[in-house]
Amino acid sequence: MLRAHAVEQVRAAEAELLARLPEGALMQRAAAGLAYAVLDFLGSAYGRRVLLLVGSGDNGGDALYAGATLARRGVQVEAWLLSSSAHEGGVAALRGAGGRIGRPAPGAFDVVVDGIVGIGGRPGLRPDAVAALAHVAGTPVVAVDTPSGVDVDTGEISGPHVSADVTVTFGTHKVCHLVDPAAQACGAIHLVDIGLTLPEPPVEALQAADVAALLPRPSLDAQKYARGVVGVRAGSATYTGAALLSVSGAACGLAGMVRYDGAPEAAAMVRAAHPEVVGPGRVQAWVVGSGSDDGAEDALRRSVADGVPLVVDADALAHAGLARGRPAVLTPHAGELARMLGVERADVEARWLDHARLAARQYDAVVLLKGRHTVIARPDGHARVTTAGTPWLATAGAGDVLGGLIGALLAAGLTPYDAASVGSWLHGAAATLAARRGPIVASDVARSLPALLGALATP
Ligand SMILES: NC(=O)C1=CN([C@@H]2O[C@H](COP(=O)(O)OP(=O)(O)OC[C@H]3O[C@@H](n4cnc5c(N)ncnc54)[C@H](O)[C@@H]3O)[C@@H](O)[C@H]2O)[C@@H](O)CC1
Ligand SMILES: [K+]
Repeated sequence: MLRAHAVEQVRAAEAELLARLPEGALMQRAAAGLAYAVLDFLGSAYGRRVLLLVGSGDNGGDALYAGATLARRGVQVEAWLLSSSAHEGGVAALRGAGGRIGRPAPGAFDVVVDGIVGIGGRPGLRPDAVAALAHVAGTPVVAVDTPSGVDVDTGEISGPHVSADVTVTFGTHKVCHLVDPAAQACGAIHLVDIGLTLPEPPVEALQAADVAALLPRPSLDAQKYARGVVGVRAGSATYTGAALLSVSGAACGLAGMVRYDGAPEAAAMVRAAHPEVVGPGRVQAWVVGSGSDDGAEDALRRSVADGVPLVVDADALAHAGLARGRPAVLTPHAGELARMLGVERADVEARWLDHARLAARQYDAVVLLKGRHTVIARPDGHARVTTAGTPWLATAGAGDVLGGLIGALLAAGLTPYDAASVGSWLHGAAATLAARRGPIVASDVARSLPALLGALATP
């Protein structure tokens, strides 16, 4: 599990460790990891040129000590101090190793190291930092701990900020490394262990091993009903494709049976494409809403009345209040969530985590907010972020497949939170696998699931 902690938690863990270590030891660990990550990025040391952008705090200190290590390896290191004060030990170390301090000499740099601010920074950048970044625009950036300017605990971006190619972070991930839009400004993330002992994190991201551990597998004496029956109430006479795509996600093999309950036109197409799918009856989970059109409210009412866990998607989200307090996963994209909360879409896209949490609390259900880094929030505020995926997944009908897949996981007995986060991970990973062959459409994602599941879990 990849864990992302809040600044306050990191500070407490650092204080506990600092009290047990010789002075400066923690910063040396951080700086050593940073230096080697920069060397790795550069590929070689001699003759390379690195510019450190240094703020007033320990983030700048990390950059300066790493710069000293790089200078000893033959890198030409220059430090541009952006504040009237800078970490004194770091400045002395860089000078001692032959680094240069001052405004950069003319000529191109191979890498800029962003040591402007880290977890102690307020969001946004001061004009001198903005000017310094403009001066080196186009040069690859390695950010120290966090890209300066982003909101570390929320992932929000409200002003100028650094956009990094690599972010080297210490001890644990921070929320901004996972949650967009800040996560997009991080580039690749490199975690350096500095020995912190940390409590439960507020945000986490499932990894392949976590997904494999949570996947439902048939027992040796399995029978189809015991494995779970998932029902799909999606599609309509007008939107038959939504029925097919939702069913294709549900029919991933993770539940023992799939039922379809919908318009005769759609049902005929579902039967033709998926002969194993049967008609309405008892289920352990319902998937409701995609392409349901004006039948969405009735479909959701009937599903709620069955008392089983629900996936509430697309057209049914306008009636999501009916599922309040039920075991349910609501699966809006940003526009749908904005309508559910009565806010602007831009607000949701600026603060993904806050809005997913707010909706989860308001609807007393798990909310899966679809995006580049999908956020899954529980009513108690705990959240997971899906980092598996590919931009090719931005394609019509992909959400229908996701809804069906989460329904199958619910029917197989996963909690709504696990079903949503495992389903979202599988969806992203299946799309990534399918996209190896080229651009994809939604049905390619469903078709890729068996190969992915086979690699993750052999029954
Ligand atoms: N505390 C520790 O034990 C460790 C800290 N480490 C490093 O220390 C960093 C945290 O250091 P600090 O607590 O000194 O804080 P930072 O260095 O992140 O920034 C705080 C300083 O920046 C100024 N500042 C705040 N917002 C600003 C803005 N928007 N623009 C310009 N200046 C701004 C503040 O006045 C303050 O002086 C971490 O991110 C990490 O890089 C690592 O060395 C590991 C160990
Ligand atoms: K930084």
